[in-house]
Amino acid sequence: MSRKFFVGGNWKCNGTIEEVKKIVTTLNEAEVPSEDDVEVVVSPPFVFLPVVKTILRSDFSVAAQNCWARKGGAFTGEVSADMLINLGIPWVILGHSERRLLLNESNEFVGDKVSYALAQGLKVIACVGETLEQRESGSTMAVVAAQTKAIAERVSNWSNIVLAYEPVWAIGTGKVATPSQAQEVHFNLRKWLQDNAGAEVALSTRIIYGGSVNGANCRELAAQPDVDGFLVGGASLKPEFIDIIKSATVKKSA
Ligand SMILES: O=C(CO)COP(=O)(O)O
Repeated sequence: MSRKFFVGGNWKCNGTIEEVKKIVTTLNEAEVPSEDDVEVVVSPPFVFLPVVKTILRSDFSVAAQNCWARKGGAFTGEVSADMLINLGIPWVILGHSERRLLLNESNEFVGDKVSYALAQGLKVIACVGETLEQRESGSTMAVVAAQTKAIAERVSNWSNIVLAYEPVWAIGTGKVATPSQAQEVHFNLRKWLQDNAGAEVALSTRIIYGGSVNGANCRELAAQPDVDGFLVGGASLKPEFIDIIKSATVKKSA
């Protein structure tokens, strides 16, 4: 199987320059599986991207946490995909639930961002996920399918997309999805890709899980056949992020 395990660290809106340098030092000193077996990407806030890119070990890479949906211009406060490319930033996280919910980013707007970012040459971690209310009303799959559809309608090549399933009720709550809950949605998302984007896309696209992943629960989640890695929030700011990276070995021995 060609899906390399992927571990992203979403630092969200956290950190001082001193703290950021300390996290990078910890990562740089860590012994982790080789880059043949795991792809590691950390995502600091925009202002820290250049310094993190400069001091981070060369087998890890960096992602922005957002970018504007089109070319730059008179869009105060925004950062364009073109600027990220200009700085040599390879990845961007788009459609995170915190932006969908707090900043009212619609499925279509997220789809436009993904399409524009890919066209500029960025690789995209595209996030989908349902709220607790949506899960309890039985609409989980309809919600994540609609979010994925808005991307699929605007994108023809999936090779630079990692799909992150992040149930909103599991983010920052300590209430992680059970391995079978995660597997069920990942399996259905892969099936959705198969039906709507083709068998090759379904087979090769990495679907990663995010929501209260930590050093203690990552191995059991990683063992699920359709879980191809993680997008980690809180624990990515701590040394246990290294244990999460090491959970790639679960796949290797599988
Ligand atoms: O939102 C997340 C990653 O993008 C997950 O956050 P937590 O790991 O803090 O739950």
